[in-house]
Amino acid sequence: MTAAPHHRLDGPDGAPVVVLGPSLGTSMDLWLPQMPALTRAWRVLRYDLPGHGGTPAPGGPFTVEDLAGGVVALLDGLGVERAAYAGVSLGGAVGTALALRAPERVASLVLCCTSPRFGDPGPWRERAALVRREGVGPVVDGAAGRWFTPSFTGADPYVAMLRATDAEGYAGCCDALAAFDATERLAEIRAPALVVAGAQDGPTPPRGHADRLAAGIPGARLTVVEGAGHLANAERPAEVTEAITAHLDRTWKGARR
Ligand SMILES: O=C(O)CC1=CCC(=O)O1
Repeated sequence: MTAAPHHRLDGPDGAPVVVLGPSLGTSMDLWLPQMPALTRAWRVLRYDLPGHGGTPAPGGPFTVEDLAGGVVALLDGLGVERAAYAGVSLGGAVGTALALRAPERVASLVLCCTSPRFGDPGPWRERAALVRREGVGPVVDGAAGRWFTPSFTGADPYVAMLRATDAEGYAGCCDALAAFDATERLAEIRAPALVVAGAQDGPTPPRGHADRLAAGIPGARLTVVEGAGHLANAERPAEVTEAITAHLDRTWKGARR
């Protein structure tokens, strides 16, 4: 699947482009907390995963590498030669795959609450089967607990994104996560990389996930955000926005407006 996904461009015409990838069960609006800061200096290109937000449900199985191909198709269609890429969780895995597949297109990389391998494939396959059988209802229950720390009170808009997600799109993304394993290829990544982890992230805890990315990608920096669960950019927007903009300032045309 290399068709370009549903997308949206914001920010100044002609500014360096930053692509933002969302997580399983969320739309491009996952990134709303970062938009005011990012659109001051960058042209921000957000996209939706298959069956999420405005991207149609998939016509068949697909891999994380296929999703990276969709981002390449998007860049080609918009005439964007090179861009920075930031992604959360599955969106981060797409960034990893993109940096491996098309290194010349990736000027800078931010990998948030993600992993080179999302654990054993079995539970992802089971989750895909459950959602194909019963719809997204069973995974909506408990989503706030998977995504945020117990004290976070702003989960509702994010859970609403999951409730609106197409079951086959969600299941296909689970299958893609099951098959994804970039562990042995991290040393090939050439883009300057920042790895951002939520200290209380349950699905991808810093230990065993972010630390592996940071250790495996040459020159990568690691920032662990306290008081943040899996969707750290939503739960701790100020800290994550600052980490991302500082990295982009260093690596992708500098000047913050
Ligand atoms: O299980 C979840 O909802 C958390 C998650 C794992 C990969 C991803 O994109 O989100």
